[in-house]
Amino acid sequence: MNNPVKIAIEGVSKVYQGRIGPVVALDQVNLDIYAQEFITVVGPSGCGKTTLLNILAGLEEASSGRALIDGQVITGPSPTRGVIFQQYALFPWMTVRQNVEFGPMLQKLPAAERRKAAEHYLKLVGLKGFEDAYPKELSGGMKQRTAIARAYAANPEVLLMDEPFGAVDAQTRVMLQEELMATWSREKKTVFFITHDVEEAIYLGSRILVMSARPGRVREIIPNTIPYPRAYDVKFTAEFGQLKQHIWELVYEEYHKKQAAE
Ligand SMILES: Nc1ncnc2c1ncn2[C@@H]1O[C@H](COP(=O)(O)OP(=O)(O)OP(=O)(O)O)[C@@H](O)[C@H]1O
Repeated sequence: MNNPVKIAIEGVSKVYQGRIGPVVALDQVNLDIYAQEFITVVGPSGCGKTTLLNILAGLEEASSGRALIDGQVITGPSPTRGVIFQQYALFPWMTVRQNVEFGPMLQKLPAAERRKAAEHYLKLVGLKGFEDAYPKELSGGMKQRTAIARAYAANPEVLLMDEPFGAVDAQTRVMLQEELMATWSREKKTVFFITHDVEEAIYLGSRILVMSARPGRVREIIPNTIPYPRAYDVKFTAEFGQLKQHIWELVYEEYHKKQAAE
C-alpha cells in the first residue's frame, strides 16, 4: 500500500491484574495500518480484540509497547477517532438529531452546518423522519444507526468499530454493511472493525487481521484484493470462497487451541 502509515502498533502487550492472577490479553502485537485502509479483525472470543481497540481509542493503556497515530503516541481519546461499540451509546435525554449533532457541536460548528451534517448522515443511515424521536422510541437497529450517524457526523479520521452490527437483525446488518462501505469509499476514512462474522470481515476488509487465541497475537494478516465497491453477490464468487475457507481454518484452529488451554 502506498498510503502513509496512519496507525502504528508497536510491540503492544496488555496484562490485566485479574482476581485469580494476571491475564495476558495481548502479547507483542505489531501492525501498521495505512491511511484509508479498512482493517477487519477476527479471532476467538477473549483473544484481546476489544483490548486492542480500546488502546487505539485511548481508553486503555498498553502495559508495554505503544500505539501511535500520525506518528504521535496515543495517550487518550480524541474526536479524530470515532468509536462505535456493539451497544449503542446514545444520550437518552437527547433526540436523534441532538445525538447526531453532538460531535459537530463540540467542534463548535455553526448551527446551520450542524443541522446539515445531521440531516445528511441521518438520511444516509435511513433515519429521515425520526430526527425528533428519543432513543427509547427506537428499535435496536435504529439506535445503532443513530450511533453510526453520530460517529460519522463528528467527521473522525479513524473509525474504531467493535462489532457494531452484532446486535441488529440480519437484513439491517446487510444494509448497514453496504452503507458503511459506501461511506468509507466516499470519505476514505481509516477503519478498524472487529467482528465475529468471517463473511462480514471479508466483505468489508481490505486486509483481514486474524488474531491468535489468548494471549492475543497477530496470527496472520490476509490481504483482500477483491475490488471495491463490492456488491453483495461478491460473496458467491470463488475468490471470496477461498478467503473464507482460509480464514475459517485459522479461526477454527485458534478456537481449538483456546478450548485445549481451558
Ligand atoms: N478490565 C479487565 N480486567 C481483567 N481482565 C480483563 C479486563 N478486560 C478484559 N480482560 C480479559 O482480557 C482478555 C481479552 O479480552 P477482550 O475483551 O479484549 O477480548 P475479545 O477478543 O474482544 O473478546 P470477545 O470476542 O469475546 O468480545 C479476556 O481474557 C478478558 O477476560
